[in-house]
Amino acid sequence: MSLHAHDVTWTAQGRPIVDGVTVEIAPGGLTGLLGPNGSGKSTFLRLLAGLLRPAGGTVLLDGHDLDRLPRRDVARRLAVVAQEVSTDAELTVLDVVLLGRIPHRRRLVAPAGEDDLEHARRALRRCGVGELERRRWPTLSGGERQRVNIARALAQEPAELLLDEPTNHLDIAHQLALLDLLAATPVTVVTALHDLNLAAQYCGHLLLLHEGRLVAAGPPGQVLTSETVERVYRVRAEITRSAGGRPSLRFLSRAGAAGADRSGAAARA
Ligand SMILES: Nc1ncnc2c1ncn2[C@@H]1O[C@H](COP(=O)(O)OP(=O)(O)OP(=O)(O)O)[C@@H](O)[C@H]1O
Repeated sequence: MSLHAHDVTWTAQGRPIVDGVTVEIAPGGLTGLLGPNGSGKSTFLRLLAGLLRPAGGTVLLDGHDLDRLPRRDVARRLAVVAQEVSTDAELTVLDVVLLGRIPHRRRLVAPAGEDDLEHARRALRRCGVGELERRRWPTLSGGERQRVNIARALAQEPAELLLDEPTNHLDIAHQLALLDLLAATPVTVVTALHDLNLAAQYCGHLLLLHEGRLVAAGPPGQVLTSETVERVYRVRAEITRSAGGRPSLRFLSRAGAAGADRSGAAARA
């Protein structure tokens, strides 16, 4: 059953930021969370993670109200990779990844055991940053930090993994490596993504948010139509399909932009 949001709403200063969203997340699958800037993706992920309390509706984890589950139980189950993470500057990379092991320790202050170290090192290797374990966090590049953060979440051994634009800062080879890893893991993954082509290529299921509302949900071919893309992103796109039926988008112009017709015609010629 995994995660289920039922009619979830969250407001800020009286404005609905997430507005009556109902979704059931496919267990073991890779679900892409799409939507323009400010459409509510991060807020919805935080609601799914139990980091924000819904103003209305409920988030269920295996049928239990997330709000009522002890935080430690949730932390053993569910890992989050936020967009920007501030971490103590003095920590080494290995220390950062070991933070992911805390929910599994018998006592919060217990030192890391052999088992924790093994999990942490395996997670670093899976993210292709095994050689960085002794480096201090502030010396890492943006892409290295991102991969170490993902290793921290994997070391947590979650059943559900929620990621907010994890491909930020990554070059194309590392973006593909990360999405290969996420697609191959048996963990239930929900990830916010901006790249519609990568989402179409890798995700089994897509959720499309617009102004806080869920406007489409389903397999990529169903969600990413030229009509939906134009309505939600105000961008014209030509969509072709691969042999497997996955959509591939070529962006023609911003809808209504000056010169839009001309560039659209040029692109079609
Ligand atoms: N605490 C808050 N107080 C006021 N407004 C907020 C708050 N949190 C989020 N918002 C607003 O809610 C909207 C949705 O924000 P959110 O970060 O969820 O969007 P997003 O889809 O993740 O955007 P992006 O793609 O730019 O990361 C934005 O307009 C944002 O400014």
